[in-house]
Amino acid sequence: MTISQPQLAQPQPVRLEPAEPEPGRAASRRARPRARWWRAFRTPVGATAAVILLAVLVLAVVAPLAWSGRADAVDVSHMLEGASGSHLIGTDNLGRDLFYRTLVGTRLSVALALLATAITVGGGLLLGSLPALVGRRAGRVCDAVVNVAVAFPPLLVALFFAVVFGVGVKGAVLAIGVAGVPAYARLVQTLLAAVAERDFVAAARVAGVGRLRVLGRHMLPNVAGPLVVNATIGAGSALLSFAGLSFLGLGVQPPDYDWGRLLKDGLDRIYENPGQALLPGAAVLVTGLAFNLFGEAVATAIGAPTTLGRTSGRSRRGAAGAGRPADAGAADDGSAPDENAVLDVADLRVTRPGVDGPVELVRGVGFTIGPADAVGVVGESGSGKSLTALAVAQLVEHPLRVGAGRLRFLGTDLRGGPRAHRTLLGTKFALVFQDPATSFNPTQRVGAQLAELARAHHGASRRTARERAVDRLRAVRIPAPERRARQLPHEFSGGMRQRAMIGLGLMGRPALIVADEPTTALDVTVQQQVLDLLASIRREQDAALLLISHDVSVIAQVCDRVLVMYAGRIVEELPADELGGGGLHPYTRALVAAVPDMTTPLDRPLPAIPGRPADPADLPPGCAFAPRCPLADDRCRRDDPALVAAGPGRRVACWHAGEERS
Ligand SMILES: Nc1ncnc2c1ncn2[C@@H]1O[C@H](COP(=O)(O)OP(=O)(O)OP(=O)(O)O)[C@@H](O)[C@H]1O
Repeated sequence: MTISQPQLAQPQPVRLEPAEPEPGRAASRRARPRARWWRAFRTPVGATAAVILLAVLVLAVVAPLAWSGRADAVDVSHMLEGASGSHLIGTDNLGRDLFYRTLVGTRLSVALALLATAITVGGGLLLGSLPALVGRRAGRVCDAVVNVAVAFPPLLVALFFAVVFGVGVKGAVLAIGVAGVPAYARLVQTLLAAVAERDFVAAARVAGVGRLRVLGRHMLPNVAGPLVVNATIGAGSALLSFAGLSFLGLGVQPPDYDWGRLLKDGLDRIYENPGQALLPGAAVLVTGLAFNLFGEAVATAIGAPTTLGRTSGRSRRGAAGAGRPADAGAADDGSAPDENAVLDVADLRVTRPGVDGPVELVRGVGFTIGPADAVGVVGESGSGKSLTALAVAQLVEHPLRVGAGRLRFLGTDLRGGPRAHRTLLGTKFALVFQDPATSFNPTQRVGAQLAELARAHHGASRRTARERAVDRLRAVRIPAPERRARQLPHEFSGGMRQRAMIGLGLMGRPALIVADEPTTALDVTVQQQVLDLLASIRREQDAALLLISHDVSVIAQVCDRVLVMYAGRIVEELPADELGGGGLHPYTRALVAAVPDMTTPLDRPLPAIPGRPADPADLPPGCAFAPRCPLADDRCRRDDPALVAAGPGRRVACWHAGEERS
């Protein structure tokens, strides 16, 4: 079936509406976290934990002030007495009241546990964050160190360090604090690795935000929930460990005392006076348990397990750490560089390691984009569209490797390291991702995220950056931009978030906007708004556009030129207005034929491309499309056709270009 351009199913233009979420809904979203806290601490477990912890903290503050006189008063006339009306759990060998000593011991017990937890959290954060800050190789060393350290049981490590640091309070705090570091560092690493795959982190990197800032502003706030929960639970464990060390005589030394020390003394006389051991023992147990339950309640309240959310399709490739620069290893295709091009790519290759050697996922892609050009990339899922864009944006990650014969952006060779091109990419290159829900940092206000770019690249003052952010939100037609700038991303609708993401790209003055399936996650009316917006930005700002989509009609509507990709290669390049004619390559025609239009009979299935897309690890000899191609013959199955010129603005890689099926 041959389809003319107007027949392609084009979404109908609609007015660009504010698309504000209903006020009630937004308000209820805002109220939700508070309601969650309330619900979590209204449960019997949450309420009990909160009450016990509060009581313990009050006791830790008040008891030494109120009762240390009675706790430390020596009374030789009442030594080693059992429980009585004047001494509730008896006295010790100097006649001191053990009940008051247990109350006063609360402060040291809790304070030391919290101090040790602080050391664990600080050390764990430092060690766990290192891989995100240092290069890949050094990051691996950090990973290995943590992996080895985490294999040792913490209590054993604590005992070891208690001896190393010396017997006493200082040694015990350091021992317990340090012993917890590996496990906490492992948690930090795992959580950061998950969040590093989110689009907003990749977006911050493309924007040129430094590693430390990405870590501090975009990654850590998004894993803070589980980390806080773990630290709270860790405080309970530290309390128990402390009691253990003091009990063994390695912790608090006389004349100081904590619950562990009192337990040790009490145990010597457990048969004569059980209360002397039971009260400090119960204090340790109940407080440790309260810390743990409190942690659980906090987890429920902040929804910690779900804070990482889902990752977008793009995230499969991983975007942790800085992107991998392209090697200059690939061969230049011999064509002369285009000095005026915004983007000039030749022989771009992306490979992944495979059992039988590297597997090529992008195979020698080459194209140029001139100023204000709009180029579309179409192809089935897995054809290499996104990897091509990510390779250009320097966002392809280990273990994938990028090679390019030429990779020039605005005349600058991008091969050799993203750091050198940070500012160029941050100001002249905008990347719009598929899923607006993952494109923004959920913990920061939208305006602040936009303003960050102006501060990072233009050294703008806080105020100027904020004004520019509001101005850019206005430019992408977000209503009430001043108010919206102060909101969090979840308070935006999907379409608004996508427009705000485009606004983020406009904080600089982009020469190229790369939009990877920018409308796939949106409903059809909002889709049209976003496409209109991209088109108008292109017109008004003279920005070039590289639009990736599997939707041929979207590409035909917005772009001037189309690159058709199959199995990691460009198989055809043609003007967008000739796409309706079906193109010269059988694959292009099959893609176009699969697009429904108003005349498509509803009672018959849509024409589909037979077979499955080629597996990059198992490409057939000859043309990769041959097994699915109605025109394929022996030559196609033997020799892979090169991409050659086929008229003005056209290239095609097919032995039977333009032939009809006989
Ligand atoms: N990180 C990765 N590791 C290994 N293989 C990958 C990785 N990312 C992509 N691939 C593979 O590379 C090929 C091209 O993927 P790419 O995502 O570029 O395709 P696409 O055309 O953009 O598909 P889609 O429209 O589904 O996003 C696919 O076979 C894919 O499975």
